[in-house]
Parts: sequence; C-alpha cells; structure tokens
Amino acid sequence: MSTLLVTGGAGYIGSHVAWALVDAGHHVVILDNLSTGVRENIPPQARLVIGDVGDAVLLKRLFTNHTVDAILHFAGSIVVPESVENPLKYYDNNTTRTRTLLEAAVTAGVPRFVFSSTAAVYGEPAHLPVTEDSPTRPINPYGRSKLMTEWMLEDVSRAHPLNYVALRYFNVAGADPAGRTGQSTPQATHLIKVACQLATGQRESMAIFGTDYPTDDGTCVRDYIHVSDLADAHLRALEFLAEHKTSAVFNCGYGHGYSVRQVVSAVERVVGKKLNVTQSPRRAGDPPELISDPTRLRQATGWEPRHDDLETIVKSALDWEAQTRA
Ligand SMILES: NC(=O)c1ccc[n+]([C@@H]2O[C@H](COP(=O)([O-])OP(=O)(O)OC[C@H]3O[C@@H](n4cnc5c(N)ncnc54)[C@H](O)[C@@H]3O)[C@@H](O)[C@H]2O)c1
Ligand SMILES: O=c1ccn([C@@H]2O[C@H](COP(=O)(O)OP(=O)(O)O[C@H]3O[C@H](CO)[C@@H](O)[C@H](O)[C@H]3O)[C@@H](O)[C@H]2O)c(=O)[nH]1
Repeated sequence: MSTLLVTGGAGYIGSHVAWALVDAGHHVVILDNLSTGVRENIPPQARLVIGDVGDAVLLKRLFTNHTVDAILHFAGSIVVPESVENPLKYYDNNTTRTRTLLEAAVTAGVPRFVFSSTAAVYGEPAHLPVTEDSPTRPINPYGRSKLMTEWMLEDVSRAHPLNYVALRYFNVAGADPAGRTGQSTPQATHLIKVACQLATGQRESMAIFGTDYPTDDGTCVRDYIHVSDLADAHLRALEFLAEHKTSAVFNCGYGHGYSVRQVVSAVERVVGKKLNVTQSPRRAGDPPELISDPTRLRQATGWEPRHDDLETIVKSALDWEAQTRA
C-alpha cells in the first residue's frame, strides 16, 4: 500500500492535513520530533514515528519500510521574531534538515513532495496582492530559510524525478470544525490564537505590536486563511502532482486582508466583551501588509475556499480554546 509521509504531522497545520488525508482514505505515516507538536491531535489511523527529519538513518529505515508516494513536509520552526534572534536555528531546522530529507527522498525515489512555504518569502511587496511571480525578497531569517528550501526543490526537481508543489501559506488560523485538532502550542505567538487565549481567560492582556504602520488604522494587515481550507489545498496539490507530473508554486490565502485591530474587534464581537489590549512598539521582522492573489491555486487545482469569513475563523479558534480548557 502506498503511503503519504507527513513530517510535522503532530503540529497545528500538519495535524489538520493528516486528518483530511485520513478522511480521504489515505495511508498516513507521521514523522515528528514533538518539539512543538502534540501527540493527541494526530488521527488514530495514522502511524506516528517520533524522530527528526534531519536523521538520515531513521529516514533510510522509514523509506525501506514504506513505499512513500508523496512527502508533505510541515516540520520546521515557525516564529518570525525568534528567527531574527536565533537565525542559525532556522537555517538548521528549516533548511539544512530539509536538505537531509530531500537527499533521502531522492535516494528512495519518492516522486512527489508538497512543501509548506510561506508568504514571508515575499518580504515587503511593492504591489498587492502578491502573485507567485512577485519578487521574493524575504526580510527575516524565517522567510529566507524557507526560500532557500524552495530553491533546493527547484534544483532537485530539475536533476531528479521528483516533482514538488510549494504552497506559500499566508496567515493560517482557526481550527477543525469537527473539533478533532487545533492550534495547541502553549507559547503560541499567532495573533488570533493569542486573542482567543485572552478571550477565554488564559492570558491577562495582549499587545498590538506597532500602531504606526502605513496602513488605514496603523496596524499590520494580513490575509487570514482558515486551516481547513488550507488542508484542502494540500489534497488538491497532491492531485495536481499526480495528474500533471510537473512542479508548481501556489499562494494560499483568500485575497483580502484584515488589520490587527480588525482581528481584535472580530474576537470581541464573537465573545461579546472588550479585551484588555495594550499598544507596543513594532515587532522585529514584521512587514506592514501581506495579501495574496490565490488565482493560480484556484485555476490549476480547482480549489475553492469554504470558510472565507473572519468571524467563522475566530469562532472555530475560540471553540478549540474552550474545548481544550474543559
Ligand atoms: N502557522 C502559519 O501561519 C504558517 C504560515 C506559513 C507557513 N507555515 C509553515 O507551516 C508548517 C507548519 O506550521 P505549524 O503552524 O503547523 O507549526 P507547528 O509548530 O505547530 O508544527 C511544526 C511541527 O513540526 C515538528 N517539527 C519541528 N521540527 C522538526 C524536526 N526537525 N523533525 C521532526 N519534526 C519537527 C513539530 O514538533 C511540530 O509538530 C511550518 O513549516 C511553517 O513554516 C505556517
Ligand atoms: O500578540 C500579538 C501577535 C501578533 N500581532 C501582530 O499580528 C500580525 C500577525 O502576526 P502573527 O499572527 O504572529 O503572524 P505573522 O508574523 O504574520 O506570521 C505568520 O504568517 C506568516 C505568513 O504571512 C507565516 O510565514 C508565519 O509562519 C506565521 O507565523 C503581525 O502584525 C503581528 O505584529 C500583534 O500585534 N500582537
């Protein structure tokens, strides 16, 4: 039986995709070192191998034991400000270890690879919305570590029979509407997660990082995509790879954005109370505005969002917070 290898499948996005793959009847093996991932969020039908994507010996064994049809590579370090403070951690975990994974994949003859890339590869785009052909000029080590991986994939796919799809996620938020998994990182830094923790009494306050950006209300604007719509994009990417036998890069977002203040207001509306929100200076590495043009993903794969509504996203994130506290 052919297997899909999901690295980082115990993490926030990886676990949603693992559930979507299992729901679609795929055989899933998860490779995760549980550095930020949570075992309980994995579907019981998936097999969990606890280990590191940079462990060549483990990878060799894994590819010997399973005929891997595709790798979905989520494993990595994801916090932009941390990458500014500790760039070598990011070049190691995101770039070097992915090189090891790619080498093992090429040696084993794995034909398909789906990579979790990021809108951070665009840096501060001159024109919005950004298309996949917009210049890639990341402004933080996190974005650079991911862009380097895209370059590796481009070169590897030219030299070996491996095709890839790099999905450039914009800001991922929300949780599985069925409540099976959600964002579980205790020290989470993501805006919607933080605001939902505050709304459910798990934090005393939160800060808006920067109110002097050149945007309508002075706070940063992001394109928030519901994690279930993103999970569906991965299934579409696998179909694309099986059908077209070529490689591609796709933006994953809705094509419109919300400011930090608008997100905070949406959370306040959904919970029906004011939140204790303060204002702080800008956070290092934050571009003022990021909005995707997702046309290519839609046209090439038939992807259609089903949860494109900020309050729906916030509500699912809040439901998850409430459920995990119960
Ligand atoms: N969350 C977002 O908004 C966002 C946006 C763009 C891109 N991404 C990318 O999506 C991917 C998943 O992000 P997430 O939000 O689910 O993060 P996450 O931290 O919840 O998940 C990462 C998972 O990878 C595992 N992991 C980390 N390093 C590993 C290693 N060396 N070997 C094995 N397992 C390892 C962790 O234990 C965790 O389960 C990342 O590659 C991230 O860069 C996320
Ligand atoms: O407590 C908080 C948390 C965040 N923000 C702001 O909210 C916006 C969004 O921040 P966050 O949710 O941390 O996401 P980003 O820094 O935009 O990065 C996310 O989105 C990127 C793609 O756009 C991905 O590459 C990253 O992995 C992912 O962390 C930024 O302006 C932050 O400064 C606050 O004001 N207060």
